[in-house]
Amino acid sequence: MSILKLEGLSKSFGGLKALRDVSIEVSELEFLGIIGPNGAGKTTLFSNIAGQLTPTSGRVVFDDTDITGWSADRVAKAGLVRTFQLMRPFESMTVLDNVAIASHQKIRSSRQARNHAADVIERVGLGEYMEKMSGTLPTAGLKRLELARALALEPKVLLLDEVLAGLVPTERAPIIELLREIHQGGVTTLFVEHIMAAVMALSERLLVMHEGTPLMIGDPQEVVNDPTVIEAYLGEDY
Ligand SMILES: Nc1ncnc2c1ncn2[C@@H]1O[C@H](COP(=O)(O)OP(=O)(O)OP(=O)(O)O)[C@@H](O)[C@H]1O
Repeated sequence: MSILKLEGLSKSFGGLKALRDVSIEVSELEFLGIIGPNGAGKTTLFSNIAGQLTPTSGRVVFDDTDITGWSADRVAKAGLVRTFQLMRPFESMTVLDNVAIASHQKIRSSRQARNHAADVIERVGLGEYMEKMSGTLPTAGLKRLELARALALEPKVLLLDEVLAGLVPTERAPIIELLREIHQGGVTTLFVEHIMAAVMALSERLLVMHEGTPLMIGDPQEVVNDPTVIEAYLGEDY
Protein backbone atom coordinates (compact mmCIF):
# COMPACT_ATOMS: atom_id res chain seq x y z
CA MET A 1 0.00 0.00 0.00
CA SER A 2 1.33 3.44 -0.83
CA ILE A 3 1.67 5.90 2.05
CA LEU A 4 2.89 8.84 -0.06
CA LYS A 5 1.80 9.74 -3.56
CA LEU A 6 3.17 12.62 -5.61
CA GLU A 7 0.97 13.45 -8.56
CA GLY A 8 2.39 15.70 -11.28
CA LEU A 9 4.28 17.81 -8.76
CA SER A 10 5.91 20.93 -10.24
CA LYS A 11 7.61 23.93 -8.69
CA SER A 12 8.88 27.04 -10.44
CA PHE A 13 10.97 29.85 -9.02
CA GLY A 14 10.26 32.62 -11.52
CA GLY A 15 11.39 31.20 -14.84
CA LEU A 16 13.30 28.29 -13.28
CA LYS A 17 11.46 24.98 -13.22
CA ALA A 18 13.02 23.33 -10.16
CA LEU A 19 10.52 20.43 -10.24
CA ARG A 20 8.80 19.20 -13.38
CA ASP A 21 5.83 16.88 -13.23
CA VAL A 22 7.10 14.51 -10.55
CA SER A 23 4.82 11.50 -10.06
CA ILE A 24 5.95 8.75 -7.72
CA GLU A 25 4.41 6.48 -5.12
CA VAL A 26 6.18 5.39 -1.97
CA SER A 27 5.04 2.18 -0.31
CA GLU A 28 4.42 1.94 3.40
CA LEU A 29 7.67 0.99 5.24
CA GLU A 30 9.79 1.38 2.13
CA PHE A 31 13.31 2.86 2.24
CA LEU A 32 13.64 5.03 -0.88
CA GLY A 33 17.04 6.49 -1.73
CA ILE A 34 17.12 9.68 -3.79
CA ILE A 35 20.22 10.78 -5.68
CA GLY A 36 21.01 13.30 -8.39
CA PRO A 37 23.47 16.05 -9.25
CA ASN A 38 23.58 19.38 -7.42
CA GLY A 39 20.56 21.45 -8.38
CA ALA A 40 18.52 18.42 -9.53
CA GLY A 41 15.65 19.42 -7.25
CA LYS A 42 16.03 16.96 -4.37
CA THR A 43 15.75 19.50 -1.55
CA THR A 44 12.98 21.33 -3.41
CA LEU A 45 11.13 18.03 -3.66
CA PHE A 46 11.31 17.56 0.11
CA SER A 47 10.26 21.16 0.75
CA ASN A 48 7.19 20.74 -1.45
CA ILE A 49 6.24 17.49 0.25
CA ALA A 50 6.83 18.70 3.81
CA GLY A 51 5.17 22.11 3.49
CA GLN A 52 8.11 24.52 3.51
CA LEU A 53 7.14 25.33 -0.10
CA THR A 54 3.82 25.16 -1.93
CA PRO A 55 3.90 23.38 -5.29
CA THR A 56 3.12 25.42 -8.39
CA SER A 57 0.96 22.51 -9.53
CA GLY A 58 0.30 18.89 -8.67
CA ARG A 59 -0.70 17.09 -5.49
CA VAL A 60 0.89 15.51 -2.44
CA VAL A 61 -1.20 12.71 -0.96
CA PHE A 62 -0.09 11.35 2.42
CA ASP A 63 -1.89 8.46 4.06
CA ASP A 64 -4.86 8.96 1.70
CA THR A 65 -5.16 12.66 2.57
CA ASP A 66 -4.40 15.48 0.15
CA ILE A 67 -1.89 17.59 2.08
CA THR A 68 -0.92 19.90 -0.78
CA GLY A 69 -0.39 23.42 0.54
CA TRP A 70 -0.59 22.45 4.22
CA SER A 71 1.78 24.31 6.54
CA ALA A 72 4.98 22.52 7.58
CA ASP A 73 3.76 22.30 11.18
CA ARG A 74 0.51 20.67 10.16
CA VAL A 75 2.28 18.20 7.88
CA ALA A 76 4.72 17.29 10.65
CA LYS A 77 1.94 16.80 13.20
CA ALA A 78 0.19 14.51 10.73
CA GLY A 79 3.30 12.30 10.75
CA LEU A 80 5.39 13.39 7.76
CA VAL A 81 8.61 14.86 9.14
CA ARG A 82 11.80 16.07 7.48
CA THR A 83 15.30 16.82 8.61
CA PHE A 84 17.37 19.67 7.18
CA GLN A 85 20.74 19.78 5.45
CA LEU A 86 21.65 22.70 7.71
CA MET A 87 20.76 21.75 11.27
CA ARG A 88 19.11 24.43 13.33
CA PRO A 89 18.93 23.38 16.98
CA PHE A 90 18.54 26.02 19.71
CA GLU A 91 22.20 26.08 20.68
CA SER A 92 21.79 27.70 24.08
CA MET A 93 19.24 25.10 25.14
CA THR A 94 19.96 21.61 26.39
CA VAL A 95 19.57 18.56 24.19
CA LEU A 96 16.57 17.54 26.30
CA ASP A 97 14.86 20.94 25.93
CA ASN A 98 15.43 20.91 22.17
CA VAL A 99 13.78 17.54 21.77
CA ALA A 100 11.04 18.30 24.32
CA ILE A 101 9.92 21.26 22.19
CA ALA A 102 9.34 18.83 19.34
CA SER A 103 7.62 16.28 21.63
CA HIS A 104 5.36 19.02 22.95
CA GLN A 105 3.87 19.41 19.49
CA LYS A 106 2.43 15.92 19.88
CA ILE A 107 1.99 15.64 23.65
CA ARG A 108 0.19 18.35 25.66
CA SER A 109 1.52 17.57 29.13
CA SER A 110 4.99 19.09 29.61
CA ARG A 111 6.09 16.29 31.92
CA GLN A 112 5.01 13.59 29.50
CA ALA A 113 6.59 15.47 26.59
CA ARG A 114 9.91 15.61 28.47
CA ASN A 115 9.72 11.91 29.35
CA HIS A 116 9.01 11.08 25.74
CA ALA A 117 11.88 13.32 24.61
CA ALA A 118 14.24 11.58 27.05
CA ASP A 119 13.25 8.18 25.60
CA VAL A 120 13.91 9.40 22.07
CA ILE A 121 17.28 10.86 23.09
CA GLU A 122 18.30 7.50 24.54
CA ARG A 123 17.11 5.80 21.36
CA VAL A 124 19.40 7.91 19.16
CA GLY A 125 22.36 7.32 21.47
CA LEU A 126 22.59 10.80 23.03
CA GLY A 127 21.64 9.76 26.57
CA GLU A 128 24.84 11.02 28.14
CA TYR A 129 24.38 14.45 26.51
CA MET A 130 20.79 14.93 27.72
CA GLU A 131 21.58 17.96 29.91
CA LYS A 132 24.39 19.37 27.76
CA MET A 133 23.92 22.54 25.72
CA SER A 134 23.17 21.63 22.11
CA GLY A 135 25.80 24.06 20.88
CA THR A 136 28.53 21.97 22.50
CA LEU A 137 27.69 18.80 20.53
CA PRO A 138 30.14 17.61 17.86
CA THR A 139 28.79 17.31 14.30
CA ALA A 140 27.83 13.63 14.71
CA GLY A 141 25.97 14.55 17.91
CA LEU A 142 24.10 17.31 16.10
CA LYS A 143 23.03 14.78 13.47
CA ARG A 144 21.67 12.54 16.21
CA LEU A 145 19.90 15.52 17.77
CA GLU A 146 18.32 16.38 14.41
CA LEU A 147 17.09 12.79 14.16
CA ALA A 148 15.79 12.91 17.75
CA ARG A 149 13.81 16.07 17.05
CA ALA A 150 12.26 14.39 14.02
CA LEU A 151 11.50 11.16 15.91
CA ALA A 152 9.91 13.09 18.76
CA LEU A 153 7.08 13.85 16.33
CA GLU A 154 6.51 10.10 15.90
CA PRO A 155 6.73 10.16 12.11
CA LYS A 156 5.14 7.63 9.83
CA VAL A 157 7.30 9.02 7.04
CA LEU A 158 10.73 10.56 7.50
CA LEU A 159 12.45 12.70 4.85
CA LEU A 160 16.20 12.73 5.48
CA ASP A 161 18.13 15.46 3.65
CA GLU A 162 21.86 14.69 3.52
CA VAL A 163 22.01 13.56 7.11
CA LEU A 164 25.55 12.22 6.56
CA ALA A 165 27.01 15.43 5.14
CA GLY A 166 29.96 16.76 7.13
CA LEU A 167 30.73 13.42 8.81
CA VAL A 168 34.01 11.61 8.34
CA PRO A 169 33.69 7.94 7.23
CA THR A 170 34.21 6.54 10.76
CA GLU A 171 31.36 8.71 12.03
CA ARG A 172 29.04 7.66 9.21
CA ALA A 173 28.82 3.94 10.01
CA PRO A 174 27.02 4.31 13.38
CA ILE A 175 24.61 6.89 11.93
CA ILE A 176 23.84 4.56 8.99
CA GLU A 177 23.11 1.83 11.56
CA LEU A 178 20.82 4.22 13.44
CA LEU A 179 18.94 5.05 10.23
CA ARG A 180 18.49 1.34 9.60
CA GLU A 181 17.11 0.86 13.11
CA ILE A 182 14.72 3.79 12.74
CA HIS A 183 13.45 2.40 9.45
CA GLN A 184 13.09 -1.11 10.85
CA GLY A 185 11.20 0.38 13.79
CA GLY A 186 8.40 1.09 11.31
CA VAL A 187 9.20 4.41 9.65
CA THR A 188 8.90 4.82 5.88
CA THR A 189 12.06 6.65 4.87
CA LEU A 190 13.04 8.90 1.95
CA PHE A 191 16.78 9.44 1.93
CA VAL A 192 18.48 12.17 -0.11
CA GLU A 193 22.20 11.53 0.00
CA HIS A 194 25.39 11.93 -2.03
CA ILE A 195 27.36 9.25 -0.13
CA MET A 196 26.75 6.32 -2.47
CA ALA A 197 27.95 3.62 -0.07
CA ALA A 198 25.22 4.67 2.37
CA VAL A 199 22.62 4.94 -0.38
CA MET A 200 23.40 1.43 -1.58
CA ALA A 201 23.55 -0.02 1.94
CA LEU A 202 20.13 1.28 2.92
CA SER A 203 17.92 1.80 -0.14
CA GLU A 204 15.32 -0.75 -1.20
CA ARG A 205 14.51 1.36 -4.24
CA LEU A 206 16.44 4.21 -5.77
CA LEU A 207 15.16 7.36 -7.46
CA VAL A 208 17.48 9.47 -9.61
CA MET A 209 16.45 13.11 -9.97
CA HIS A 210 17.81 15.07 -12.92
CA GLU A 211 16.86 18.61 -13.91
CA GLY A 212 13.78 18.56 -11.66
CA THR A 213 12.32 15.30 -12.85
CA PRO A 214 12.73 11.57 -12.14
CA LEU A 215 15.30 10.11 -14.53
CA MET A 216 14.88 6.56 -13.24
CA ILE A 217 13.40 4.72 -10.27
CA GLY A 218 13.87 1.06 -9.41
CA ASP A 219 16.16 -1.58 -7.98
CA PRO A 220 19.29 0.23 -6.69
CA GLN A 221 21.79 -2.05 -8.48
CA GLU A 222 19.96 -1.75 -11.78
CA VAL A 223 19.68 2.01 -11.40
CA VAL A 224 23.39 2.62 -10.69
CA ASN A 225 24.40 0.40 -13.60
CA ASP A 226 22.12 2.19 -16.05
CA PRO A 227 24.13 4.07 -18.72
CA THR A 228 21.83 7.11 -18.63
CA VAL A 229 22.22 7.40 -14.86
CA ILE A 230 25.98 6.99 -15.08
CA GLU A 231 26.15 9.75 -17.66
CA ALA A 232 23.82 12.10 -15.77
CA TYR A 233 25.24 11.67 -12.31
CA LEU A 234 27.58 8.92 -11.31
CA GLY A 235 30.39 9.20 -13.85
CA GLU A 236 32.28 6.39 -15.49
CA ASP A 237 34.31 5.43 -12.44
CA TYR A 238 31.44 4.62 -10.09
N1 LIG B 1 14.16 29.38 -2.93
C1 LIG B 1 14.66 29.28 -4.17
N2 LIG B 1 14.57 30.31 -5.03
C2 LIG B 1 15.06 30.22 -6.29
N3 LIG B 1 15.65 29.12 -6.79
C3 LIG B 1 15.76 28.06 -5.98
C4 LIG B 1 15.27 28.09 -4.64
N4 LIG B 1 15.52 26.86 -4.07
C5 LIG B 1 16.14 26.14 -5.01
N5 LIG B 1 16.28 26.84 -6.16
C6 LIG B 1 16.86 26.34 -7.42
O1 LIG B 1 16.15 25.17 -7.75
C7 LIG B 1 17.02 24.18 -8.30
C8 LIG B 1 16.95 22.92 -7.48
O2 LIG B 1 17.62 23.15 -6.23
P1 LIG B 1 17.66 22.08 -5.06
O3 LIG B 1 18.31 22.74 -3.88
O4 LIG B 1 16.32 21.48 -4.87
O5 LIG B 1 18.64 20.99 -5.68
P2 LIG B 1 19.30 19.72 -4.96
O6 LIG B 1 19.10 18.58 -5.88
O7 LIG B 1 18.78 19.59 -3.58
O8 LIG B 1 20.83 20.13 -4.94
P3 LIG B 1 21.99 19.78 -3.85
O9 LIG B 1 22.38 18.35 -4.12
O10 LIG B 1 23.07 20.74 -4.20
O11 LIG B 1 21.43 20.01 -2.47
C9 LIG B 1 18.41 24.82 -8.34
O12 LIG B 1 18.60 25.37 -9.62
C10 LIG B 1 18.32 25.90 -7.29
O13 LIG B 1 19.21 26.96 -7.57
